[in-house]
Amino acid sequence: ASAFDPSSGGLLTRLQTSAPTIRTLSTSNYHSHSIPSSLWKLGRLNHIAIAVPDLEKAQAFYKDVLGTRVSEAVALPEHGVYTVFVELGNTKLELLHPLGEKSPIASFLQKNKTGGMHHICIEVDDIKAAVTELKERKIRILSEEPKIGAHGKPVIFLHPKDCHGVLVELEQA
Ligand SMILES: C[C@@H](C(=O)O)C(=O)SCCNC(=O)CCNC(=O)[C@H](O)C(C)(C)COP(=O)(O)OP(=O)(O)OC[C@H]1O[C@@H](n2cnc3c(N)ncnc32)[C@H](O)[C@@H]1OP(=O)(O)O
Repeated sequence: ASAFDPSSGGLLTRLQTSAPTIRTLSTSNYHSHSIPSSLWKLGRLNHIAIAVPDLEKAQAFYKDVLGTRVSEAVALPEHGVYTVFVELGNTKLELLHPLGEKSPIASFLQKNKTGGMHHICIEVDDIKAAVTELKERKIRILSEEPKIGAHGKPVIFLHPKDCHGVLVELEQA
């Protein structure tokens, strides 16, 4: 019997009958006791962005092969990208393609010729407070001021070298 089969008396049954243990475990797993109190906090995962060399082929892949809902391409000249959003229910994918000579994703696509995961975007409840605290903590913010992002809300990007190798976008919820 599988460990996930309740009739087997396996893992699921044990989890269901031992809630106090779960709470203890999850507290220690997520180090919630050590999160400092802050004036701002993270919210939902808004999207995961994927840089692609061929936007139409990528759109067709998500729409026709994986069967998801895919938006039209939108040009965002102030960000140097075209974007397409793929609806997933609990979050979105953002397909990115370079726009203009100085696109910030051009060198990424040169290094990753078939495309690749470019950034994650997490919502925050107070982007100004986030900027202030992250600057104090010496996390590099990649613009002087928040810019208006793909959803018409202020966004900032944090340097991937200060975020364990991942480019992180924060969006005002
Ligand atoms: C519409 C909006 C929205 O969603 O609301 C958007 O998506 S706009 C999406 C596009 N906009 C942005 O990405 C804005 C923020 N991005 C930037 O400012 C830039 O792309 C940087 C992240 C600073 C990278 O700049 P650039 O490509 O000129 O530098 P570079 O190629 O020399 O890279 C410096 C180092 O960072 C690494 N690196 C570069 N891009 C990376 C990425 N996306 N994820 C993880 N690491 C990355 C490189 O491999 C390199 O490491 P090594 O030295 O070890 O080789």
